[in-house]
Amino acid sequence: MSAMAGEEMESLYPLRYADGTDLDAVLAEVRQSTVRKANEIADLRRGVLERDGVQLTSCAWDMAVRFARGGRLLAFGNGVSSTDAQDLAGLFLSPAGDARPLPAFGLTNDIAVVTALSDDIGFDVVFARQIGAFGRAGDIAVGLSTSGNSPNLLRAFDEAARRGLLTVGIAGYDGGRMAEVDSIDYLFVVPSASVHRVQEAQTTLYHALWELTLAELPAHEAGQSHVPTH
Ligand SMILES: O=C(CO)[C@@H](O)[C@H](O)[C@H](O)[C@H](O)COP(=O)(O)O
Repeated sequence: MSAMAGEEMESLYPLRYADGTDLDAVLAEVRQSTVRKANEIADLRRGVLERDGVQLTSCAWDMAVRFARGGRLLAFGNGVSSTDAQDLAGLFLSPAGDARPLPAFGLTNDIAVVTALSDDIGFDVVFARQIGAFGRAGDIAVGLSTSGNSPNLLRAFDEAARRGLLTVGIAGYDGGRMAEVDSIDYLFVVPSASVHRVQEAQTTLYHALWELTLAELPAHEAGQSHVPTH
């Protein structure tokens, strides 16, 4: 990830760059910066929903079909996206309230496996190898990335597609390399160059995917599966 320009850093963290002489001005800047960021993320979420709402529903339909037939969800990503992948898996597996649990796990959950694969073979295979071991046709692979360029995600999508898993990508910026490969069945891109906004919108996106999938599931389990007409 490239180093941030001074101006960008200052606008992100105005308190850190304040010289302490004019508290009111600093607080006003903090307020404006917070409002700016809140507006930016609201616009981004709205834009993604308008552009990808239909595709999200189709993806949820496909995921519900897999879960209804005994499929499981494997989620993966690097850095913050690894914690999002774990959060996404946790959302399906142990949701709050009355929502039903579905089989899902994060491929960074087991640090012994992650470090052994990285140490013995290389970081590029850390997800692909696990998909090779766990993934079955009919499972669902969900990879999250901010840049869309992480080699270990691209390898994982290749492996998952080869094994017949449903593949779902969530990326930022312009989708990066993830937008160029044909191993991803559904790709959702949050079109922003701000890492923070991308990650916030991605969280909303996968929560929506979870809700839509749960809503679709009963019809598939009752054998009333229908192709979406939207
Ligand atoms: O974005 C942050 C912090 O907000 C980083 O931790 C970030 O997740 C890491 O640099 C990742 O390695 C970037 O990978 P990716 O999301 O571009 O696939």
